[in-house]
Amino acid sequence: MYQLVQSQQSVSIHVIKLIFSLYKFILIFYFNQFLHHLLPRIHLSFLFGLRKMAHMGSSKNRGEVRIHESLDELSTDLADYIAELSEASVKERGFFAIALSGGSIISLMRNLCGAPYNKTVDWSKWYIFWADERVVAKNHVDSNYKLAKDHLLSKLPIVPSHVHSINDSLTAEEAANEYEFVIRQLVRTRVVDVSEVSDCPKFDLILLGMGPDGHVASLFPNHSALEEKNEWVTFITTSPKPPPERITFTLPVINSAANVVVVVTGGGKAEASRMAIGDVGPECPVLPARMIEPTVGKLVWFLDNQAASKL
Ligand SMILES: O=C1O[C@H](COP(=O)(O)O)[C@@H](O)[C@H](O)[C@H]1O
Repeated sequence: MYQLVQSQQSVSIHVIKLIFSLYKFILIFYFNQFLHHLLPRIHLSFLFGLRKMAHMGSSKNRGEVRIHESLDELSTDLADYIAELSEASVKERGFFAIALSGGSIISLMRNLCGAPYNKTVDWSKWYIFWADERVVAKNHVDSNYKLAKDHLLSKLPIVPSHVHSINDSLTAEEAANEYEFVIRQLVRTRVVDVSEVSDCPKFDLILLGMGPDGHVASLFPNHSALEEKNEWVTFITTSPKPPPERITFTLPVINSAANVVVVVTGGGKAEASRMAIGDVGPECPVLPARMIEPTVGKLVWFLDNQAASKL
């Protein structure tokens, strides 16, 4: 009898042990599943959250960051965005004063030349300026005017007298002074709006590219032109990127715009994009692109995947 009770007890202990180890096994199994599937997802959503924060702009008003899968996607979004700004500005002020840059940005604006924008945009209200220009003849291969004319302006019904390019027969200094004078006349007639917080012009949109060294317009790292506070347009004769002679909008003018768009593409600009937009430490050199902080206007970065790869 005792033996029987003993053996019954040991059987039930064995059953309990078995159930317990089964339970342990199930727990381990699910924990394993958690590690393999759920945890990475939580991790990813955490990263995604961070990335989204970059999309929405974070701490130091680095603006909105739009990251695109391809150049085609970027061009489509860029054309849409410019068309929206043009519509809003024409509705509000009756004009759209837009400053272009040179370089890759022009070919990325190509979609504006086709449907639906060729029909829907009120081109007669567009006034064209340049955020920077190389001091070369208008038909020179380095001319930002020529680039825009060949690939954009010649394909759009823009009124010729609304296109304000620099006088290419002057020295860099004279060209900068004359260009500023032209802008002053147009501010007086409010074709170009005026900033409510500075005495600067308030362009409806300034479009900028960024070089791999973080330069924007013709504002290069460690160049004295970055310090210019009084002039609207300044000149340089020692550009590290050829050609050496250029005119450029100053930082106060860029930061007074109603809208600033910076378009950056390619892996060669990934590090500069990180330093211009990302959260960087005080040891990081301050790039001209990081000095773009519109006082009241809106800043939007248009990046492709490669340029955004280090954000
Ligand atoms: O020299 C210049 O370079 C920048 C950047 O050009 P990208 O071809 O690298 O996009 C351009 O934005 C600026 O207008 C131009 O003069």
